[in-house]
Amino acid sequence: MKAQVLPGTRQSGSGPTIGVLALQGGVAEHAQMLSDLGATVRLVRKEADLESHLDGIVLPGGESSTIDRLLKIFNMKQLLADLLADGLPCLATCAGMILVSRKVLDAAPGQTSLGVLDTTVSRNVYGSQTASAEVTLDTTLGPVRGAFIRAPKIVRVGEDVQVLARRMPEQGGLEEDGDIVAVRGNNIVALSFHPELTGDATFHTDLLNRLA
Ligand SMILES: NC(=O)CC[C@H](N)C(=O)O
Repeated sequence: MKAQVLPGTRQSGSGPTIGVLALQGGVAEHAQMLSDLGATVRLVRKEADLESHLDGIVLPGGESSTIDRLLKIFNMKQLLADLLADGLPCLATCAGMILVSRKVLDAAPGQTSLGVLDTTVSRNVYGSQTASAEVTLDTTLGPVRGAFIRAPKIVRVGEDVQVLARRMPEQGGLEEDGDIVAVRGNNIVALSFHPELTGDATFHTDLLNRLA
């Protein structure tokens, strides 16, 4: 694994400030990738980290029910939902995608989502950790290599949500015409998979290109 990016190692003011929600999950790889692309990375661990200006935010993978619980414990959930509803550019991967979705079919007891993206997701549809797979997907941004790890699938998209990629049956997809695994609704791009674990910077570059 690459060296973890720590606050002191970043050149502040050198690029847009991108938050990476850092309560649980795969934070370091996103932070490294954004930093390599010239962004100033802020690890978001408390409400104050959301209160000062961010140009964009990454919601990483991990365990969505745990991240949800920590957002509630640290009193960050409403502010994060408001920022996203107000248009903060966002890249959400895996558990992050579950977090932004309007509806989670198989939520853990007490688990709620931010409900800011008009999608319905189903968790863990591809099996356990041992069923993890790396796949090169044909996306609207070109080929993207992603890792599926206890990944969710999008089972419904709203009218204003654009499909960016499908996982086809020969890639481990479950539906005949492919499973929806990448979407965009306004300011939010959500992926079922992890591009940061394969070193594919396509969607991180896209995030930086989407900043106001
Ligand atoms: N790699 C991941 O982020 C897995 C997500 C996990 N299955 C969840 O429900 O949160």
